[in-house]
Amino acid sequence: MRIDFWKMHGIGNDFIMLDDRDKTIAGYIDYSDLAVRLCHRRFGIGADGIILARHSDTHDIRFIIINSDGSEPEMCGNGMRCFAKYLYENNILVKDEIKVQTLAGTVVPRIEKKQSGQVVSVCVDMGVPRLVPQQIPFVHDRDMALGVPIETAQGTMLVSCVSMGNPHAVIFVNDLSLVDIETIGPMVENHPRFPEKTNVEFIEVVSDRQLKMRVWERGAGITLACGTGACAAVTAAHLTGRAGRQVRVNLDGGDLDISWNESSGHIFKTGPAQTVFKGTFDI
Ligand SMILES: N[C@@H](CCC[C@H](N)C(=O)O)C(=O)O
Repeated sequence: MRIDFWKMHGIGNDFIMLDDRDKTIAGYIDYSDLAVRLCHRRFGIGADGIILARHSDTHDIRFIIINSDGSEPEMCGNGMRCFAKYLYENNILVKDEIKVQTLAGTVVPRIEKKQSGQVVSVCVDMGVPRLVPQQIPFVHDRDMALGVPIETAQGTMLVSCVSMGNPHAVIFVNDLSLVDIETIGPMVENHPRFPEKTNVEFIEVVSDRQLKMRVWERGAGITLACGTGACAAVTAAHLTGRAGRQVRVNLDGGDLDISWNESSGHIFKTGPAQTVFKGTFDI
């Protein structure tokens, strides 16, 4: 069977977009197996995840994201902007604002800017961030993999835990360029404190309106950007007095503008969505 796909990205966080409203793909292959196969950067198309459009009884559409390792997260912020553009330009939902069913609840992307009928940027109402009230002191060391917390030269980290539907561990650092993300990222991701595993964001505060961020994503490793992670970072930065409510987050793949509304508690994320190429594959 031949399947059409779009390869898209939101500031370098890349996805393979699929239309499975009629469940044809689900009838043929497990989504998890499909993600592992398609996301492989040498043997597949290459991506951080696959995103599928499915019919919803309660919303305009249902959003499914599968990480490149085959795990299914609750939400994906960069993927949601790509999703809105994909639905609009494929004439699946030609509306400026849609209500999307996700495992993290209702998410509302609104098309911000169009050029010659093509969607350029999208603002997503990401809902209300949920907090784990206290910061968790987290001692890190290579031996943590064995469950033995030992103080090392790297010291003790404070991890702020924020849920955007999916879990985030936000770590503030003085100098982002000195962080060994490939070592610390998977240690925190897989630490027993996080039974569902976690995404890990490393944040350097530039000013109360600007954060620099690098990310280790659950189920995908280092990516160029994470939209839910940027919202979690601004939430943690604001609540710890490091930033205001309107913050630009500089990520490896580009910038996101995050705005946390005081009265509604909702957090909004604005950024671009781009198509890389379109194609077909056989399953
Ligand atoms: N990159 C995404 C988040 C994708 C899901 C994440 N890896 C998880 O497992 O929670 C984003 O832009 O939010």
